[in-house]
Amino acid sequence: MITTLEAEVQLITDIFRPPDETMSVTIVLFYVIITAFMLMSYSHKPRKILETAKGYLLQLLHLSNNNAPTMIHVPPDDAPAPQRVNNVWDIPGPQRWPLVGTKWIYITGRYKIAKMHDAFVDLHKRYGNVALEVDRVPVVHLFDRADIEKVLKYPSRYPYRPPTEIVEHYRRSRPDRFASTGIVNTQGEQWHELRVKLTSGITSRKILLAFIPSLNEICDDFVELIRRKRDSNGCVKDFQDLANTVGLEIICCLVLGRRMGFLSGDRQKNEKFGKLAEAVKSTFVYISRSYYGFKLWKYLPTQLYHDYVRCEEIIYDTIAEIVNEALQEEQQQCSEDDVRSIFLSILQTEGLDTKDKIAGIIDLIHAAIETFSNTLSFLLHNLSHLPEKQHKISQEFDSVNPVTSTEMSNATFTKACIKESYRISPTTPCLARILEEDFVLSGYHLQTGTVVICHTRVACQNEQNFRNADKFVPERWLEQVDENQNVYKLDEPGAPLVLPFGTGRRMCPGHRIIDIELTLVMAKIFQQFEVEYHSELDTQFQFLLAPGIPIEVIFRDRN
Ligand code: HEM
Repeated sequence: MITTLEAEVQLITDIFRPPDETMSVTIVLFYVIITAFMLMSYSHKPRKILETAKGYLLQLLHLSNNNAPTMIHVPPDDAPAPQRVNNVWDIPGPQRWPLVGTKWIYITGRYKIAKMHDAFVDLHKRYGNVALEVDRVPVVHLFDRADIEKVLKYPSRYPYRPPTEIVEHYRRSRPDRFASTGIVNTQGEQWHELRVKLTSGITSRKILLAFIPSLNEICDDFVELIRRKRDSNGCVKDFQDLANTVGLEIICCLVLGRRMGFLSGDRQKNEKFGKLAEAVKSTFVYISRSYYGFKLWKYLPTQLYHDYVRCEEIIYDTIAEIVNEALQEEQQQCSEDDVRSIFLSILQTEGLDTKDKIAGIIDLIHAAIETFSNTLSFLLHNLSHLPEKQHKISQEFDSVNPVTSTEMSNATFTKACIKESYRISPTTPCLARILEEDFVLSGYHLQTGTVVICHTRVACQNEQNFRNADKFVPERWLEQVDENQNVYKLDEPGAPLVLPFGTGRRMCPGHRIIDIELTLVMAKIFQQFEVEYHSELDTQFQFLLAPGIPIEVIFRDRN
């Protein structure tokens, strides 16, 4: 396990490791002076200057070293001569340019940020199973099943995921609101403490089972809302808004223990909610721009940073208001109901800063909205034009109301559809990690501290991992029967790569509620309707994969 300090030391050691080829001192000095000049004019904070200079130097020192294998020392007993091992800088990838590394691929328009998912596919095609991008540090893209599994199965106590820099930057600038950078961005023991104290409620089976009756009511209201929003052709315009609304109503009801009324059509509530949903969506867009752009926002109050902060503040203020209302009501009526207790138990947790508790509740609600609505929109799109599959789902629930946990666990075909949709169109296309020890991946020796991106989406669409990988085939997840009536399961080598919620200790704490939520929403929709996408689905990269809006979906009454 590495600490942040060790990672820093590692990075600095890398920077000052002499390059294999002699580099002109004049050129280095020239770049150092220019870089120092630029940095001084951006910021006076020495730590940031040092960090950025470190990144630039790192690139400079490795620019001329594109294909030279590293010599690593092997003890004399093991082998008589030193072995040649490929290191991170030998990994193929776009040409590295001074100062910008490989970022020119976005600046020159080779790839569009809104189509990063296509860029990942292209990187795989051009460079193979492993590709190198250079930002301030090397970022290694992994596409190979074995490599991905090796990284993600590493038995880590505190898995390290690279933080979202703009979120960290913002939260550090608001010590009045945030005591830490939050569960998504902290690392090590600090992360572990937040994880344990903030998520035990939403992952508790007992609480989730007790939540099913309320969830039935919310889903019934959702179906009613769909009916109200249909035009004369049965078409719901902006389905994404409805999906966001139900996602927020569900997570608020689970965490805060009360119905918020977002599905009721109350105009004031709808306006407030509309602003919140828009802000959540926009933060993801700004986060991806902040990541792939020049990162000037670190030094100057750029428009991007300004817009991002505006959205963060709308989210904080709106959710804090909802939480406060809930708290005031709660104080008036002492409830013993388990479901009511999640946010109260977070607020009553000992040993956690109050700011962390509030920010933690906000983070849980924030994380639940866009992810759910994207997933639902992709799932309905995959089932559109497949009336027989929709019929099969409806049969699994017949006209049962309320739907209980028994029907849900027996709904194997519905679950197979959900899993197949995660495989073919996940909202999270990749998982990022910082290596906690040295790894050899696809023949390259990667040092502790290297940032790797595991491209589960690309790997799940590879024919070597799944038969008919580009087809939506839920049946692949079901038991098969051969001509002798023997029951067997298809052997899909890529099955362990379907990880919509990540894996290990950093896995999404919302996965259980989403499993229940999606199954129930599917049950209620297909009990009532046949569904058909009216608009084309344009997938956009907004850090998450999201449908381009507006989405128009036709809901025809099922006979
Ligand atoms: C379809 C819906 C969702 C998807 C696809 C999704 C996906 C993910 C993924 C892939 C991760 C990263 C896991 C990793 O690095 O191994 C994650 C983290 C996280 N998710 Fe979700 N999520 C969803 C819904 C939710 C919900 C409903 C909540 C809250 C109740 C939530 C809260 C979080 C939090 C707090 C983290 C950070 C966990 C940590 O770092 O310890 N997510 N999610």
